[in-house]
Amino acid sequence: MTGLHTADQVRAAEAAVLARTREGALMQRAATGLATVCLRLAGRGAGLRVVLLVGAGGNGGDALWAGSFLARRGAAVTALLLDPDRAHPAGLAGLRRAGGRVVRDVAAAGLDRADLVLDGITGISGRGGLRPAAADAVSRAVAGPGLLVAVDVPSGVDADTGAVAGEAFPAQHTVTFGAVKPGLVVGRGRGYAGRVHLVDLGLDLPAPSARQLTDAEVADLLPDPGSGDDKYSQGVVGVHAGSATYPGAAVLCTGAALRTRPGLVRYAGSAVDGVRAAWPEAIVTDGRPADAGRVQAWVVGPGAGTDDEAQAALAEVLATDLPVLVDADALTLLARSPELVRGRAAATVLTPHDREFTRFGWDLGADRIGATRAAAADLGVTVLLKGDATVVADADGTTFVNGTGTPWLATAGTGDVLSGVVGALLATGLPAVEAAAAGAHLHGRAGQLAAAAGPLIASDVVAQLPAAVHLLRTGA
Ligand SMILES: NC(=O)C1=CN([C@@H]2O[C@H](COP(=O)(O)OP(=O)(O)OC[C@H]3O[C@@H](n4cnc5c(N)ncnc54)[C@H](O)[C@@H]3O)[C@@H](O)[C@H]2O)[C@@H](O)CC1
Ligand SMILES: [K+]
Repeated sequence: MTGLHTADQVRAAEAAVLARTREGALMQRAATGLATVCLRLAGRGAGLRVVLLVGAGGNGGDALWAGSFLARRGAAVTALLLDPDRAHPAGLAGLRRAGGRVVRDVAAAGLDRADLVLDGITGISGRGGLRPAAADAVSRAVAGPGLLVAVDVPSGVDADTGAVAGEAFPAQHTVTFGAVKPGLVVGRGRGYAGRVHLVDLGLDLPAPSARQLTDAEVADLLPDPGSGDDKYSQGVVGVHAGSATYPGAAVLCTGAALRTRPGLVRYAGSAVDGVRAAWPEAIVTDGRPADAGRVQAWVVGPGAGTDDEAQAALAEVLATDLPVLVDADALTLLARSPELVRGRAAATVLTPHDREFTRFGWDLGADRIGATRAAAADLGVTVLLKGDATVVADADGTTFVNGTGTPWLATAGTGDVLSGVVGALLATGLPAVEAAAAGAHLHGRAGQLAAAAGPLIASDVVAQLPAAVHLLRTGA
């Protein structure tokens, strides 16, 4: 598990270490880790042309100390001071002692011929977008040939939310200290962080504010059937989706549930012919959900329409004591009558995209974790907010940020697949927040496998689910 810790959590944990270590020791530990990653990425120190973008705070201090370390390994290091009067004094003196050059004029920094650019403009205390001088230096760094490495957090990115208010440093790598911050993996910040490298500072951290699952953890949530299992004991999922005219959503959702947990899937709805033709393994009825037979969880909504019959089917499954996943058209219906889920004893999982989310009247600003948590608490449900980095939050605040996936998943029908995957996991009896987070992780891995073969369509993601489960188990 990767724990995601907020700036305040990291600051508090650092304060405890600062109080018991000699001055500067913690920063030097961070900077040594940073320089070590830089040497590994660059493949050499000798002759390496390094430019440091140095802001007014501790983040600039890290960059300056890392610069000294690289200079002692033979690199030609130039520090561009963006706020010369407030540059970290000890870091600056250290760089000068190591033979580094210090400039104030961006034109003299050599960004047009740098091998490596370290962004030490702002770290966890940065607020808002980059100021004009910093933005100018960053655009020259981007135009130049150097590898772009952010120190702790890409400057201009909010460490807690991933919000990007203006210009920001588009890093290829981010070397972060003590803990991974949420803003590196969620929202727009994820796109600015590049590959994230964690330098352990030995901090005594509190429980993380949010978490990212690993392949192995998701594999543990998907146990193989045992010799005592039969088709009913692995979790039977019910699907109410699609229509006679539009069977696609029903076919994708049912197929995804079968490919995730091939015990038994029961389909109830008007797309019976399409489902039967695509998945002879499913047990189908063209009646109401109550006619489907016993299930352990329901998926309701994809392609199911918003007419009176769809409304009645939604009310029917929500009146059961079973876990229910509400998606797509059923979200549109639920947004009009949210009282249907308030106070449900069994788990309810909502899987909105941004537009469906705002239909409930919930604000969706740049803080996607905060918005998802607030929504979950409002209705007492589990909310999975789809996106580049899908966020899953429970009513009690437990939060996961998904780390898998590919932009190729932004194509028609992949949401129907996700519903089927999560529904299948709900039917196995997993707690809703884990089923949703694990389902998003597995769906993302299947998408990555499908994308490896070229542009993907949703059916390819269904087809790759067994291989994705295998990959989670074996790492291969
Ligand atoms: N205190 C320590 O011993 C340690 C500090 N560390 C580093 O220190 C960083 C935190 O340092 P600080 O709290 O001093 O603050 P930062 O270095 O994050 O930056 C805040 C400074 O930048 C300015 N600033 C804020 N927003 C700006 C913007 N949009 N454009 C331009 N300038 C802006 C502010 O005036 C403030 O002085 C961490 O991210 C980490 O890199 C690490 O070395 C770990 C140890
Ligand atoms: K930075």
